[in-house]
Amino acid sequence: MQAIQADNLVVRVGGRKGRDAVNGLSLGLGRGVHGLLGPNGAGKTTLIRTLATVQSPTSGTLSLLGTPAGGKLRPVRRRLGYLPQHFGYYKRFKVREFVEYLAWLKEMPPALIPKAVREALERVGLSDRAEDRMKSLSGGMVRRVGIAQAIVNEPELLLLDEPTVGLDPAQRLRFRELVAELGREACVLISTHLVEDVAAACTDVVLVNEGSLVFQGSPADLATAGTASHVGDSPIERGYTALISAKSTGGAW
Ligand SMILES: Nc1ncnc2c1ncn2[C@@H]1O[C@H](COP(=O)(O)OP(=O)(O)OP(=O)(O)O)[C@@H](O)[C@H]1O
Repeated sequence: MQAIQADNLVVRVGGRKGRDAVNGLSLGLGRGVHGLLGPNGAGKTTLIRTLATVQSPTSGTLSLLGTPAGGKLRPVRRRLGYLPQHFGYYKRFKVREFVEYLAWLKEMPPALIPKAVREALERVGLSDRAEDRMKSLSGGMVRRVGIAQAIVNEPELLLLDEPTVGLDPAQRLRFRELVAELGREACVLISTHLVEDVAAACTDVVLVNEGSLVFQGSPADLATAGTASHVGDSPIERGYTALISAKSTGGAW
């Protein structure tokens, strides 16, 4: 069973006058660390929100951990971890309280929560800040708390939207190790603009543009798509540029 199976998925956003941010996308993903790449507006956030069951598909079929997106989603949500691009919190929450609260929302058995929260904070290197208030943290630390809440229930499907924004170089390296560990057991999908993160941390690349799948394969395969004439600082960036420019209808930006 694939953790994610989408067939001809369409997701319309912005109401009647909106647009199909995901537009006929077919994708199957299993265990491993999958990097989701694509230019601004490609539909990455909309796709991740849909996979996180926050946004409903408009048409097509989607199955998450074996459950159709139109079916009972509560049991699926218990097995999901999701770090949104932007997440809200009460500034007066302590770090521990915030992660506990999210664990409770995910309907974890109460007796398991304290230990799970301690372990999640340990994994993101924030054990020593557990009793500090959220408002006292730096932007990168808030992001790490966001990662902690996403992994607190040991999800089988972990969806991370721009998780490395604001992380310093040492923390980015630690993050890569962490997702490699998580990807041995779970399906991890990471949206990012940092091609180097994908090259270093992902077993598989999913490239979307204009709401549909452009490429799926290994970072090495993506690298072979580029040539010296394509823009980029590394083979994988040149591969990315080659595949995006082949489809792009946008301007120079
Ligand atoms: N609520 C909304 N109302 C109208 N249009 C929207 C809405 N949300 C997204 N869109 C549009 O849908 C398209 C896809 O947006 P989305 O945020 O999914 O892209 P993205 O790949 O995550 O972009 P970025 O890399 O800039 O974060 C964009 O054209 C965006 O303007």
